[in-house]
Amino acid sequence: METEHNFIIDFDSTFIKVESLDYMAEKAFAREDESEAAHLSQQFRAITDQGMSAEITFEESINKRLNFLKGDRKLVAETVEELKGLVTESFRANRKFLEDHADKIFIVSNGFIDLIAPVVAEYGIPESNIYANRFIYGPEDRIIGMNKENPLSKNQGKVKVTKALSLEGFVYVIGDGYTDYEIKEAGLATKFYAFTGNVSREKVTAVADHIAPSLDEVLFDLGIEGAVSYPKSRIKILLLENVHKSAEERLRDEGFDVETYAAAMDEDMLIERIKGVSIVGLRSKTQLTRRVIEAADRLVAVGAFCIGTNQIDLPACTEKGIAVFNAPYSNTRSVVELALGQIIMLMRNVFDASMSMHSGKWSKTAEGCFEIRGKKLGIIGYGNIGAQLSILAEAAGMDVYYYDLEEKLPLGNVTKCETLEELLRLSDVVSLHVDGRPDNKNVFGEKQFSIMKDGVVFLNLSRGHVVDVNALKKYIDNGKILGAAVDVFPTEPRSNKDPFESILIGCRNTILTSHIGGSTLEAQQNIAAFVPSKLINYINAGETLNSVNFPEIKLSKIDGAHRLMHIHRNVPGILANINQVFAKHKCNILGQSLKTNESIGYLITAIDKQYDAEVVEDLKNIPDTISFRVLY
Ligand SMILES: NC(=O)c1ccc[n+]([C@@H]2O[C@H](COP(=O)([O-])OP(=O)(O)OC[C@H]3O[C@@H](n4cnc5c(N)ncnc54)[C@H](O)[C@@H]3O)[C@@H](O)[C@H]2O)c1
Ligand SMILES: O=C(O)[C@H](O)COP(=O)(O)O
Repeated sequence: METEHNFIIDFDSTFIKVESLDYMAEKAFAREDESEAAHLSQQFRAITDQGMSAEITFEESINKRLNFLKGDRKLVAETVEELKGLVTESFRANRKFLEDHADKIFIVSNGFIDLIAPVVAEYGIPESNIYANRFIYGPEDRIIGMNKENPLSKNQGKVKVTKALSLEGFVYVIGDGYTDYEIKEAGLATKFYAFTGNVSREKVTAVADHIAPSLDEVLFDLGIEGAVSYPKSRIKILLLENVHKSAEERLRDEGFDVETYAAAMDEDMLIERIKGVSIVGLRSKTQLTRRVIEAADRLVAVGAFCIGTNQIDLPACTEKGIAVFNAPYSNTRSVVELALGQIIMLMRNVFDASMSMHSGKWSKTAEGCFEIRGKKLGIIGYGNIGAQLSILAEAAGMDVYYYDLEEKLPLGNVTKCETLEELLRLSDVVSLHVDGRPDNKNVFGEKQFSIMKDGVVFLNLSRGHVVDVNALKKYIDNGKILGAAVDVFPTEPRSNKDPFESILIGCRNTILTSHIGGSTLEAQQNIAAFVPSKLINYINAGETLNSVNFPEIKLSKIDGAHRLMHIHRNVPGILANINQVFAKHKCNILGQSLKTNESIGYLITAIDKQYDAEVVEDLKNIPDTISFRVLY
């Protein structure tokens, strides 16, 4: 960095996450009784806000607040210790930048040096570079006021202090308040960065030269190497289909720019909205087609906030170097519980009995009603859901059989069937838990229903296109099927506002549910924790554990290294070409991991931080490279 870069940085809600005086006041008020404390805190905060958004003058705001404050030296010391833990994440991460340039960093604050100095000292910033107010202490070390002659206790104080500094070269101001902007307004700064990482004020962002949600963004904008290669605030995430709120919060906390949309989008809308998006989050309704993927200009990862990934064109993603993650186990239990409950309801004809009660008709009968104990349950697709259903059904006394395309470990006392036909011929209850791969379209139709026992109970909680619903209706109507539960449909509405249409509407003893197998709060919370963690690990470290379409890599963290992630078509000789580039530029390789699948290879190389910038260009230009990324 050239020597003439000077940084004027605000402290409250910029260097640290909170307003230090408010924070200290709350600690002081907490010594009062509860209702009084809440009241005082509220008034105190309101005055701070009025000052920050220039509704009242700064001088007025600080004088008013000091009148409220009942503090002493002990409180100041305790507050400082807590503030040290409240340094804004991107400042904490860029400690090296702060330490290396401490002589050119000036903390100019309307706050109090008593609270600021010990916090910023941990980042190498000397007290001589801090311009702020000071408390005046009275008897028993009580705060009785502030030094009123300090320009920072008055309006335009930051302007006066900056002028007096007579800085040479470029001056960059970073802050969240209008008083920070005033420095630029007075012609004393090259650029004003409105810092929005902790709080965003419209009046301030409206006048900013640049909005910076993090210090990374400032450094990136200035072309200065910081803690990250690319600021997360520039990484756009689009979350569709009402993904649980906690996923959005988790991703926002990580610094990403997150946009949400409550329903699924149709192809054309998605093609439009996916532009500029780096990560898309979706559930079962959004069709991520090849057309959409081709239109996506920045997409690097997809988060399926569900189990099934048949709605995503996985080969198209892989070809473009887009990693896809899902939540393979987070809603398994929810589906299983619903299926088991439905089996019992259907065997007892509860659904129709309840409907007739709702129409005022009492219908007490044992006709067509059975216990599930000792009945044969046939599970088609003995994966995570099928296997867990087998355990619970067996515990409830059922005799369980399964059929799967793959060899599976039979749990408990289940019996494997060699053919689907064998399973269909013996089962009293048939439950479908296959995945939604294209080959499974209408895998269940006329032939399969005709083979089943008379009086069978049938469930589909897998995917709608797996079952020919015309055939299903025929066998419900002709009485061969005693009862059915259908949770998934060949076409489903994109949102709760769209109408539901199906030929199954009105069928006898048929429970229709709106694809809610995985819709429990527990499952959605689990998914909202699991999928973001995978996406974050991919963005932060290049890790692909549990990816649906990428070779899985986890490379241990190596201090003092940069990670270079190279995604390429799986062709012979490419690793040699990559390593030739490293050799040519005399890169010191500290760690390397390559995994391939049938179509791509994924290589992470950790190299010494000192390397020639041409390495990056040469790696990008290797034939058959799909994408390339550097991580600091
Ligand atoms: N209704 C819901 O809300 C809901 C919730 C979660 C999952 N699902 C659906 O359930 C499916 C299964 O979930 P899972 O976690 O058990 O998946 P899984 O991948 O663990 O299991 C699927 C099993 O089906 C087998 N299979 C595939 N096609 C088959 C066929 N034609 N015949 C026999 N076996 C076949 C596979 O070999 C695999 O063992 C998901 O793919 C998803 O589509 C629905
Ligand atoms: O694949 C799944 O997990 C289920 O089909 C649930 O999908 P949903 O998240 O759209 O409810």
